[in-house]
Amino acid sequence: MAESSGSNKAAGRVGYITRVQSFSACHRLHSLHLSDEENKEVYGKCNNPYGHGHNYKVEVTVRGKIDPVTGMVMNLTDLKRCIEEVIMIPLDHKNLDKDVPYFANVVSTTENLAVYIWDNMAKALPASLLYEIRVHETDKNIVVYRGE
Ligand SMILES: Nc1nc2c(c(=O)[nH]1)N=C([C@H](O)[C@H](O)COP(=O)(O)OP(=O)(O)OP(=O)(O)O)CN2
Ligand SMILES: [Zn+2]
Repeated sequence: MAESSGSNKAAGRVGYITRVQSFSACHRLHSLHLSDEENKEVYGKCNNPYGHGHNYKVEVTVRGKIDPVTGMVMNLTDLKRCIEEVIMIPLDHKNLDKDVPYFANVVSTTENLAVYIWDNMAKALPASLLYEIRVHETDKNIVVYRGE
């Protein structure tokens, strides 16, 4: 009896849970739609031909009903597994432009990286759970993408 009244308190409530993951990668900002001169002008030092590196930090947030029985929106252990598949295996210690086929013709800006992570996380997670991808390229540069 005590258990079921405790369960009812969570019924219908919506929660947001976030897991943070860091990874290291290098890249170069260079658009195939711009000339070399234009690339230099637009991207400046980030167009350096030999690239540069970042210690990225990604926050993955899911939103959903708190299951009255488990007390969870989703099991963080499952979220951790999805993050390993979607972020760590393809991106950690990689050259984004050369190792990740998606970025062969998409500029590896943080905006586009957030979209890449969103699209792949959305496929890996149960339907409609993904709420937000927040990518910290540096301590000062942060991009948020919510699938719009
Ligand atoms: N809209 C975007 N602008 C820029 C992006 C981006 O992804 N989206 N990326 C870069 C570069 O990749 C660059 O690495 C940013 O580094 P930097 O300017 O050095 O980073 P900080 O501002 O944090 O460094 P400071 O200490 O302030 O110099 C550029 N633009
Ligand atoms: Zn950069």
